[in-house]
Amino acid sequence: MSTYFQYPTPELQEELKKIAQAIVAPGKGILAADESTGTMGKRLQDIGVENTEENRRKYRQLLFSTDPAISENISGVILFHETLYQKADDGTPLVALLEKRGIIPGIKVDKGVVPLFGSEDECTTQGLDDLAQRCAQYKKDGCHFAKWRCVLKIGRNTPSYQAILENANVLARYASICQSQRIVPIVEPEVLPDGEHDLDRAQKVTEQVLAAVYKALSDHHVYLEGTLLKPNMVTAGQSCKKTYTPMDIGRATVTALLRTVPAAVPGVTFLSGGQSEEEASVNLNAINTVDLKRPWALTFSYGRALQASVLRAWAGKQENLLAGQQELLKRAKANGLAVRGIYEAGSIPSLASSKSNFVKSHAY
Ligand SMILES: O=P(O)(O)OC[C@H]1O[C@](O)(COP(=O)(O)O)[C@@H](O)[C@@H]1O
Repeated sequence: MSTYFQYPTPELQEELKKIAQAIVAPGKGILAADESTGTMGKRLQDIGVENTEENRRKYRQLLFSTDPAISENISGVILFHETLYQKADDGTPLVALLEKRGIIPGIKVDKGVVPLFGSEDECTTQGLDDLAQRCAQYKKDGCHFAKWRCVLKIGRNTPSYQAILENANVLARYASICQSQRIVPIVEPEVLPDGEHDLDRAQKVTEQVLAAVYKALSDHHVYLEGTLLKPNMVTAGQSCKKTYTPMDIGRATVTALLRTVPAAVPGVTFLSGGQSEEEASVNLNAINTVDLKRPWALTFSYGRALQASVLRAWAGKQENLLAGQQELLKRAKANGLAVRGIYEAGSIPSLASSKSNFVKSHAY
């Protein structure tokens, strides 16, 4: 096996490292507002709002025009392609609203999940063709990090070796292409929560998936200090009969990471994966208080767990704009405290804080 390769230039290393570190600065995390058009449709349908480009623009405008205090807890926002080129009512590009608040814009660059032929309903994620050109353009247009989501499923025979290897490799190719274009890749191998499996099984599968991902990143010469990981927390399957405490989840999650994620990685930004807003905050707090080593920042990159209350409060009505923004501020604050390990369960109630956000087979 050849070990000949070149590290990125010192300038590129410095640039990537700085971006990654700024995203995981103490008490801060990411708002994942990169729902693709179909996913956004499901969110809007829940509140009786039609899935039009104008309604998606209005909603993202609400999010990004929240009081600048939001930047105390939100360091970055992941955008969907369409949003990057939309403007606020007064003509300001939506991305400029983020920049004005000192929030780093990021972009979803995968083109969605597709089936793996011959597998037991497993999948991979596509979008590598033209990725370098798209990244170059996104960098010019103000994005400094990217996200690519792969999905793995726990079943009797899954995840298969085929799915683990394929998804690890495509994430590594994506990551190396991003870095070549001065963009920090967020590597997202999501093990879905669907199933009856217990916490131990979820932990072992997460460990195997992450081990494969970091082997592939190494094989592709990805500069780890200029990357972030966006994994699932280790939780038992959605239909598991046993119950576990947040501390059980915290311990299983940090143990899985300790066994697989190099300390060179600056931060881990968890996805919320269908947990309620409150569960996502309480579990993140447990992750940051459990008596284990934590060589990386452990923070959030939540979609549903930051937006469920916002959507409900807004309900598509202009007069509810402020109410929606207040909900976002509350959840951002709660998660900011959880990152520091000082969130008290139930101390920041929000409109939909206990509502489950689980969506069956969230592969889309
Ligand atoms: O299927 P899509 O449209 O790519 O959306 C997947 C969503 O999953 C995420 O990766 C994680 O979101 P959750 O926190 O809601 O699990 C988001 O960034 C993204 O919006």
